[in-house]
Amino acid sequence: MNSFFSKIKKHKEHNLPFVLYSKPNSKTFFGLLQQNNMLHTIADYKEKGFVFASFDEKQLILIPESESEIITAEQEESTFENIEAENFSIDEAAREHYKAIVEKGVEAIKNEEFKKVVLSRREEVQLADFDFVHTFQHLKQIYPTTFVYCFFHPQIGLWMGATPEQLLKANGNAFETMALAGTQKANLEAEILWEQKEKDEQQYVTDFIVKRLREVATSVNVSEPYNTKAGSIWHIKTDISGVLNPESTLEEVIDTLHPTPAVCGLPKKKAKTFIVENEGYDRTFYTGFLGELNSSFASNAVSSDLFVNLRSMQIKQNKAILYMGCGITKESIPEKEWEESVNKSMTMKRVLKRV
Ligand SMILES: C=C(O[C@H]1C=CC=C(C(=O)O)[C@@H]1O)C(=O)O
Repeated sequence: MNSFFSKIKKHKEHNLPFVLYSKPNSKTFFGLLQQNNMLHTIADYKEKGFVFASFDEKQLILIPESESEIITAEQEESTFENIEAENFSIDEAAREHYKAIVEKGVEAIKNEEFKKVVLSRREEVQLADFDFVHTFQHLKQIYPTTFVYCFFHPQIGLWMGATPEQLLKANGNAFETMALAGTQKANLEAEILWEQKEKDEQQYVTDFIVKRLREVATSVNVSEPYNTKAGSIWHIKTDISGVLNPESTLEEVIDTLHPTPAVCGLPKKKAKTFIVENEGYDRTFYTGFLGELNSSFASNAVSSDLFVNLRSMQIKQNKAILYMGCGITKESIPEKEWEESVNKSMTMKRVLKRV
């Protein structure tokens, strides 16, 4: 285990690309260490390796399997100091700005310009003693049910996250995905009850995914919605699985799903235009997707296991830029959406030592 992490640290010191990750509910860590510093990109999704894609899909970065050393290790028991995340001071200007764009989104929905939009913001945190290996292990320890990763490329930068959302798992013609939306803070005493706003928000995601998948699949199975926990946040989730048409390509299926209404909105194009015109920053890799492409290092099978890049952050020198967004519908209350985004930021703040 120590040699696994020291190898990755050395690789980083040499400024070479790599990805380090662990799948949900698994104790195995994978490292793909690219042996040169080239920037590889995806052309047709037939490539093998680890993909790191931006929200707008303009940057489709690949760590190719054929140019990488692949290393694994098993998670060992370790304890990390609890970081008090709750006592962060609130940036009033950020709060007002976020509430204003949510208000504008609600107005647009009421004017029937679209049905749902996911609006996000970013926040900077000044770091003390940042260590990516330590942060990765800490994320894995407190969010074992998520996909935990650390991606580095000298031309892209360092990204880390613990995402609860699968975009697509495809093995031959069989596929699995999920509709995830609705958020509430975990509360020990309280029973989990959802308001209609959250139920609707999640149902939109399910309906969209199922409708789009039916265009490329011979069968689509849909579970009942159920509650699922990611760290200290509850979501509503529906499992969706089935069989793809023999002629469907991976590229088509990804294009069909990404970006889902869990990160963009409905209808997709109008929501995306609203996001680009109003969020006031470029999401880059936040709400993009990442994961194994035509390679499964766990089983040697040719399969893809892709996740949506949520609960993620970019590390730059001595600061972290955190990203979080909320699904906006006509019932959204700006102050509540702000609070939801603050709760989501805690996912990352819990593993960051601050100055
Ligand atoms: C866009 C994010 O979450 C999505 C996934 C689950 C629940 C969501 C929500 O309740 O709004 C979001 O759609 C994020 O965490 O930045």
